[in-house]
Amino acid sequence: MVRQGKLLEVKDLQKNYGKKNNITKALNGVSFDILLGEFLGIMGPSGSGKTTLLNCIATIIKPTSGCVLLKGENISAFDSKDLAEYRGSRIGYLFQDFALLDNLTGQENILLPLSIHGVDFAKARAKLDELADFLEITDILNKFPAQMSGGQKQRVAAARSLISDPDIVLADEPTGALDTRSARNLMNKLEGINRNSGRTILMVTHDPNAASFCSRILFIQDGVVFHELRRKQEESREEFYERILQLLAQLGGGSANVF
Ligand SMILES: Nc1ncnc2c1ncn2[C@@H]1O[C@H](COP(=O)(O)OP(=O)(O)OP(=O)(O)O)[C@@H](O)[C@H]1O
Repeated sequence: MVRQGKLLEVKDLQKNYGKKNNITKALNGVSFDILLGEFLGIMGPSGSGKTTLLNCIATIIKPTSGCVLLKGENISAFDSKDLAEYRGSRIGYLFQDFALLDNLTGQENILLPLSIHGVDFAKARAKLDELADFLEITDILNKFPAQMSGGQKQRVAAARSLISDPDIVLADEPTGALDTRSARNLMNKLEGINRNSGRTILMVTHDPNAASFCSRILFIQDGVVFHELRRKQEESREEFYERILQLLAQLGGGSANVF
């Protein structure tokens, strides 16, 4: 379900790496909006600037120029307190390699962001139980990452990204390290989280299967957005997947099988 209203505005974002004689223009003027409740995908070839874009939005890196607004607020203008709140509770980040701490249990990994921000434990516990139930990780909350499968690790990481009720979840290739079955399971969960609670998700992916769960996909190349696909109201995921494949084939990408 797509609700009205701009949640995130990316305006003419540019990011150069390197110095004078050796500059890489990773982002070359990227502009787009994300509506509240959208599940937006970003696709593009390797080196097209996808992770750079996500990391600028996450304030992991600083853009060379341009800006990102969350609910109308310029995130570059945040003071250190606002920035800590933004990173800690207004965005959730889901990494390709899970980024779980090995010496903490699943539950401790999930609750860590909240304990850093001093959130009430009873409230956190209720939220944890709800997320664990939906993500089917209740039985592994006391296990350490080394005792979990890849799919379980990523669902624990998904719970961590959601525990603070962020305005938006930023996911960078969340299925990249998963087998087909675990990838489909994770995408079903993310789709459910988007549909059931209206959580806005921005996901970077190479994978047309993962992208077919999105409501809209932006394609970037050489640091600019050059195409958009929108899933139609009546369109099945399989049909959307076919359209994504067709577009990738026109652009010179490969083919695959729907999961
Ligand atoms: N820290 C850095 N220093 C210099 N160049 C960088 C740095 N990070 C990324 N780049 C370059 O910026 C460009 C965009 O990189 P980015 O990682 O954003 O692309 P991507 O689309 O996410 O790629 P992939 O799909 O392979 O992960 C690439 O040419 C890359 O080599």
